[in-house]
Amino acid sequence: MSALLKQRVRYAPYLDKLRTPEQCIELFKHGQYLGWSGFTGVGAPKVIPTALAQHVEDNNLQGKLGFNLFVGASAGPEESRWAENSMILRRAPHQVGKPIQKAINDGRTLFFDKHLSMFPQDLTYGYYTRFKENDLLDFTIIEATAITEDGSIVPGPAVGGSPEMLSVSDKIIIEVNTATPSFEGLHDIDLPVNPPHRQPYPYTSASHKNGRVAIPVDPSKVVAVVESTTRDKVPPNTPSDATSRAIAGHLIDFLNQEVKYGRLPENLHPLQSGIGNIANAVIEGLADASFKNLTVWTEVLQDSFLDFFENGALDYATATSIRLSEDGFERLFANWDLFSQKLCLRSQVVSNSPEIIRRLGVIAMNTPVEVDIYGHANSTNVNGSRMLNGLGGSADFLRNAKLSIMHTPSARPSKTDKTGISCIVPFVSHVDQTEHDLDIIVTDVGLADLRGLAPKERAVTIIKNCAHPDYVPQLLDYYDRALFYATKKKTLHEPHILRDALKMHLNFEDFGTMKIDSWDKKF
Ligand SMILES: CC(=O)SCCNC(=O)CCNC(=O)[C@H](O)C(C)(C)COP(=O)(O)OP(=O)(O)OC[C@H]1O[C@@H](n2cnc3c(N)ncnc32)[C@H](O)[C@@H]1OP(=O)(O)O
Repeated sequence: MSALLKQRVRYAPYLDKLRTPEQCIELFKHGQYLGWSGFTGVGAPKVIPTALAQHVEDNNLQGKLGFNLFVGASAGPEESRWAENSMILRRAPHQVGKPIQKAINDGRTLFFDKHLSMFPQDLTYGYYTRFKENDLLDFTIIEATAITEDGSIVPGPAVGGSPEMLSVSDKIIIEVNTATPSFEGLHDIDLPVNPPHRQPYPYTSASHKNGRVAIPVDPSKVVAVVESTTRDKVPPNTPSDATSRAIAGHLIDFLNQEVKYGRLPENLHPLQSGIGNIANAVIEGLADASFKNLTVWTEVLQDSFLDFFENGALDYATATSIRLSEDGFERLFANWDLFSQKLCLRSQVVSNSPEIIRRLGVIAMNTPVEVDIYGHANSTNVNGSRMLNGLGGSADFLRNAKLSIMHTPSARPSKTDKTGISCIVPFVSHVDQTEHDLDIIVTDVGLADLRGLAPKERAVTIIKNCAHPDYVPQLLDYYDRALFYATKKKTLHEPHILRDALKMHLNFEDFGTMKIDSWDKKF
């Protein structure tokens, strides 16, 4: 036992339960239901998943030792190794990484995505374990950075769904990570209480806290404690480019306009920002803008938020995870005194709570796969079918925010055409956010303000302000034809020609570009 471990585990009875990761392997059986701590690639268990993957590889157990795996959102590289070894039978509610996406899309893993605010509570309702004899998770494996005197768990850089998972677990295994500094003091944790006894979450600002710094557990459920010396590994973000900077520029002009017209105060409202390179670049752009005393109420903080803190524009940020690159973590630890005063990590049912998002008037910004001319968005499935990461918390925020913004490049490259994919289409091939949720669409071309517009007004605004110039004539042509058709049919509310509505997608599947020769083309 390392001296550091002894120092971090302040509840002595746990030290009697010390095991190596390899000694835990015997506990795991095919088909079990597992919860892991973690959210967006940080704070997940590492050494036990690695030992299990090694066991499967050494003994050719691919497909024979698999699990129903639940994590607050995505886990780290260990999840990818499990996916490569066909160790994930079922997965929810969000994932990131080529191997897990491959396993889902080639049918080895059953995946369902669910709003991140709802996933942990539905787990406590027994919805996801209803196929079992008892409705408990067999194990939750949770990463801790410290254990308090009463055996409560101090998480690391993510709280996620851990409080709920621990509350519905038959047995618990704790990985105490001694390679990372203790995050004690950075969390503010709410415990699950199910209806009809649930009380309102009291938070009226990003910095409002209830004071619970660790997750209590029933020590009798803890069957093993393992030391981990593996740090989180998040790849560096792609630097911003002309497209993402143009998007950020349009957005900043818009926010300035909202301040000017008195619809937002000068320090805006709490910001939410999604994952991905566009989101990161938008935050970089905001950090360079003239806004001051900003606050953030979001689910995940990326590296760009550190600039925001350091230049003094950001007063306070709260999330459920702080997903930093290795350099980002170094910066966080080096400036711990500054950051820990301005930062708080909560459980995901709170960070993504629709009630609080609406109460605080959050400004929500997320990236879709595609948006249609009437304002529906697809966040998840390419061509209606190939799963990317899952819905995540995008709809928690976009349905409830004061300003619901989706930012996307106007076009993306395909294998054969550098603008082969239009992110503005006649009809999205899968719907995650509806026309009733979104206020603003912004691309590198410009910004469409949809507030108060009827569908026909939205179509023209989105095409003219947001579509890539290569696609404007084609989309206007679709819309004009749809208007003509709907006039005859007296269906002019949201004009569509269903036989043509997905032709851009069909053309992309067959010819690698959404640029079509003729709407009369047969597929
Ligand atoms: C944890 C959280 O929930 S944070 C809160 C917000 N969460 C969300 O919004 C979840 C849903 N959103 C997402 O997952 C992401 O924002 C995405 C994937 C939609 C976009 O993120 P980006 O960083 O812009 O994605 P990226 O450029 O890496 O594209 C991902 C893949 O989708 C493909 N893709 C994206 N848009 C399209 C499109 N319109 N048509 C075809 N393919 C597309 C890309 O080509 C790429 O494919 P590849 O993996 O084969 O190379």
